[in-house]
Amino acid sequence: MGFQKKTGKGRLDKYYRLAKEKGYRARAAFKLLQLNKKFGFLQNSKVVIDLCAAPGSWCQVAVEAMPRGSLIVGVDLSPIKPIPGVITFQSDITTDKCRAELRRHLKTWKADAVLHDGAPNVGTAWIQDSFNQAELTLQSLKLACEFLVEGGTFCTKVFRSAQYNQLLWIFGQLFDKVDATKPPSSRNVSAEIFCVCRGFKAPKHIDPRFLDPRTAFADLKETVNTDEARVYKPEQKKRKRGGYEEGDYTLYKEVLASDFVESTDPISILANTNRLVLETLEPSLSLSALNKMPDTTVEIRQYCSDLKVLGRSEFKRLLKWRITAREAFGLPTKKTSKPTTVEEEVAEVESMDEELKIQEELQAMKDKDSAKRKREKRKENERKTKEIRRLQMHMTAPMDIGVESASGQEGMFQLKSLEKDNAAAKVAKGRMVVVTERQKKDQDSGIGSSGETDDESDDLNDALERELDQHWDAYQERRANYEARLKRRKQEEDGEWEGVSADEQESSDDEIVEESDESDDEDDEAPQRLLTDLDNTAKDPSLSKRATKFFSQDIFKDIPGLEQSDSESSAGEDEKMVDTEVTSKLEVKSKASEKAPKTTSKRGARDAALAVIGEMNETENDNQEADDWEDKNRRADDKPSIDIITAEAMMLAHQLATGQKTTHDVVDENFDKYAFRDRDGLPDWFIDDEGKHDKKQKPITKEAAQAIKEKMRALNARPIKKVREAQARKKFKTAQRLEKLKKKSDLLANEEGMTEKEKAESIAKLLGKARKKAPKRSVKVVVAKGVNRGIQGRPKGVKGRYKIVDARMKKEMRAQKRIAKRK
Ligand SMILES: C[S@@+](CC[C@H](N)C(=O)[O-])C[C@H]1O[C@@H](n2cnc3c(N)ncnc32)[C@H](O)[C@@H]1O
Repeated sequence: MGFQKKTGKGRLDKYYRLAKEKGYRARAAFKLLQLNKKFGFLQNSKVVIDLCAAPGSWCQVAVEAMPRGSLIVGVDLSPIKPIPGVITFQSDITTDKCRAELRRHLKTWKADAVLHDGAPNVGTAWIQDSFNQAELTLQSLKLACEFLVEGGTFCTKVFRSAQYNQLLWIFGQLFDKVDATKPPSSRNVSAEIFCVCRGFKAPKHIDPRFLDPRTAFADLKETVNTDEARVYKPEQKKRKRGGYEEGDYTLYKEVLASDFVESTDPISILANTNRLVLETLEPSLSLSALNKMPDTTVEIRQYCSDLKVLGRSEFKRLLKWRITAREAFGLPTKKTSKPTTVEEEVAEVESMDEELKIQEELQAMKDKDSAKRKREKRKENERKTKEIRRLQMHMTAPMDIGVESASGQEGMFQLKSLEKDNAAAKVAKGRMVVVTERQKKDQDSGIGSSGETDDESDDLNDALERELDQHWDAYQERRANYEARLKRRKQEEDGEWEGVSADEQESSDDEIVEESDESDDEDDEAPQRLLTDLDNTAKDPSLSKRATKFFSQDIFKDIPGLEQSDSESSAGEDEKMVDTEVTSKLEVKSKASEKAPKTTSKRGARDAALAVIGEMNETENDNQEADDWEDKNRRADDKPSIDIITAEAMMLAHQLATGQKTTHDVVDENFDKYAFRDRDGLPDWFIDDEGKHDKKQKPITKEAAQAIKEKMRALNARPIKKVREAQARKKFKTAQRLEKLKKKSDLLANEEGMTEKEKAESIAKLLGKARKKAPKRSVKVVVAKGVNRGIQGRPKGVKGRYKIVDARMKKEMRAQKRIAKRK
């Protein structure tokens, strides 16, 4: 499962799909997201340069992560489709033109971060590629040095190539802290890693050799390009980056085979020559001797004819042939070696051979070893990925995974936590609480055998707690969404009430005054919100809007003299409330009624009923968040918005309104064995779950359930606010047009120079014109592909209004829609 294919569908992994889903242009976006999650350099940045930015996913991430109004400049060889809030241009980052353009965009500002994810588009040998990559990195570092502010961050891609250590060393000279990391979204098969260099030292003078690839990677070039390397490792052919040798500007070289045999540096000849000549026009003694040698086989002749195509074994055979020839010519070889200078030279070749053999063997062993380690690492990664996936699918508990992956580094890169910073904070908080409590418990009880077992079980518990906390967060998130939907509905409902009559307006003004009086007295009372609101509604003799609406439901229809009975019972009710002082809420309520006995006593019971219903609703919602939400979501007139949304609350309201129950009964009923449960120290998710069951389940009447159903149906049937607004706008415009028309026809009617017939005709004409609907102007959509790709201005053959779209835009819009739908 963790295995990543290098080609084909294997490349379209989960990050690819996630990028599509989230509307990022490339899966690379997750690399920056994960790096930023770990090092947090974007949040505080106001100016960022993105080098090699196409197609632009890093820019998209930067826009999301950076504060609003930040300056983001992206540059690439390829064009970048526009991204809102990002300046992009096309240029080669290794050129002065690019530097000048960056300077123009940044003006006098300095960048807080420079990002570089460049990859040269070279498809030759890997060694060559990696070398270019390192050069590109050095080039981006050069730009970073020019544009970074002191203390700034440089985030760059590097390859684990031969130049890697040099690059790290250079980074270390210029930055306070250098971290090399491979984010999980970077494919295992890729040799790329990312260096996040923080705290730019901004030295006044930087030795140019630091940033010049020729000096920065100088020694490496030499080792790779030696003649020995070219002969013994011909598969690693290198371009001659330094250009032609001084005074030698030819590409094709021929050397006499006799010179090769006689030479003391045969390796150099083999490395730098195209052909060994065995036959010349001018007669040569040594050449004819060589040709006559039995060892000069057809194969050897073929080898000599084109040295550039030879492999290691062919070179070796040529070297052997040379030794045989030297023996035949009586020239010194290793076998006949004596301590003479010439012999030494010959012996050197042989020793090179042996040394090379040893080196090869060593290299082979090393390769084998590293391949084994890689295999093991890959297996381990696969195993971890598998376990994490199983955990995500709730197929296993987190303790099955190594502690490291459950709580360590990898946790940093979890996508879920990426999306929800808040959630992460909660998890962290939860973890701290759990640890403290367990420690306490351990101290108190002294339970636990050996320290080792304790540690293990702690880790397991920790992991379990974390998982539970995660579930809890997910649940809270769902709940928040639900509440947000509810809130929207409520706001719409309140919006509808905005158009109240003048009378209502007056009464509501009164309410505000009365409310402010009360609130002075009861500033510190927590439940005041609910009671104040309901008191307010009660002080209007013609009932508040919400109460009117509530009591106008079918369920209350058959109750004769509702007002009367309410007022009668309420007086007694209020007195009782004052006497008993059951709860602080009711106390507040009763105080309020004492203050204004005349106005409030009539509707005391109903107010109390609504207050309790409000509480019921709260209990139903069953958490503190609902309270907070209510605090935040007060109506325009600063009253909390309370609504009956459960069948239970509806039933209670009905019972209270019809006098079947008094507020006392309701309060009394709530004092039961569940009321005084000790919930201290219990985790939130547990309390939340318990909350559903640790109360008396009250029977719900058919009528109450029906009333709630009706209420919801009515709520759903209403058009949304936007539609209502559009309808109102249309109405208003029509009225305006009508007014205009009226004025014009009046003018025509009063026109003196016209006959009655002419007037009638003109007015009819006016009316006819007004009746005509303006034709809808259609917009032609042109996709910017094929001949239309990259055109400026109107596409050929298109008349009228047009809009150019591109495939990318289309995809992005689809992705946006998908995301919106999911929310
Ligand atoms: C891996 S992509 C970058 C992806 C990008 N970070 C994103 O998130 O969409 C590498 C880019 O480097 C660009 N590149 C390579 N050499 C360059 C150069 N010399 N100047 C500018 N861009 C270069 C390539 O055109 C390519 O688009």
